Amino acid sequence: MSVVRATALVDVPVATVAGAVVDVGTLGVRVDGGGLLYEGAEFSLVGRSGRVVVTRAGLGGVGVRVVADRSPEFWLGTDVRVTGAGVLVVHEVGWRQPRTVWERVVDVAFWRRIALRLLEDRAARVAKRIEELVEARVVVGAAVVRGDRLLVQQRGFPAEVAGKWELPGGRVEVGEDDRAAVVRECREELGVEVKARQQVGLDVPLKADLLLRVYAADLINGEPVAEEHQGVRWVRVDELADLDWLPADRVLVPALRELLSAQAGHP
Ligand SMILES: Nc1nc2c([nH]c(=O)n2[C@H]2C[C@H](O)[C@@H](COP(=O)(O)OP(=O)(O)OP(=O)(O)O)O2)c(=O)[nH]1
Repeated sequence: MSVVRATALVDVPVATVAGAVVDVGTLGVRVDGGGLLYEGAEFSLVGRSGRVVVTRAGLGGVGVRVVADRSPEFWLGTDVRVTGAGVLVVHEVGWRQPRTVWERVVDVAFWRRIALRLLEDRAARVAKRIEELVEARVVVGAAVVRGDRLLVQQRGFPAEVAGKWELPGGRVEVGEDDRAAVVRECREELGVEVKARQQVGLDVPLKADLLLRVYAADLINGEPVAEEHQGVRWVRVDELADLDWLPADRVLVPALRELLSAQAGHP
């Protein structure tokens, strides 16, 4: 395996850095149906036959495998690690080592240069996306768990997302604290009182200047009723992956799975 690497140290919350890293716009390879990178996603390449498989995507970074005709198998990865000096971002591009002498010549002349270009492009795009996301407005979501189930709600509008599932929540108002927004939105949308706890997973980019940030929340009082949505449901951990989520929420499935598993057995 040949590998090229670029690193950066940033003084930004790890959830925001990881959010920039899962944005497919920063991948550096052109893919069909661009969207966010989420674990298990598959994209096809633009203009050539091949595909991109997302092997991991979360707070620790992402990993993808690129399999295309007439090219060695590539993988791209970005590791995100919290250190005493800030958040360390390590971009890597690797590819299968050439076997024959001729392949080795092509490797140095061609694939190494492609890999370096991909790496530079990705590092620059991620750095720019981090800057944008630091300034972005926040939509909060509430991950309310009861027993072994997570509360989800179904959108009734607008038409293009009607029927999709999401977490209760909404935009944080100017001057409002994220957790206070979680409490207010649960009151308005579900008629219940909750207490917001720690963030779950990464900040998920929604638009250039908007991101989704989810907090675990304890139900303190009331029984959830869909005041503004089509319906609410309590889902088990094994139902999470198959739910017809809004695209952004799909990125959070592994983190929600972890939250549900950690809470299992706790009342
Ligand atoms: N509440 C919520 N919004 C989500 C989730 N996932 C996701 O992509 N979004 C998007 C949908 C919307 O574009 C935006 C939040 O819209 P919203 O309609 O809930 O927010 P809001 O109550 O504050 O209403 P508004 O400011 O848009 O009028 O975030 C999620 O899990 N929960």
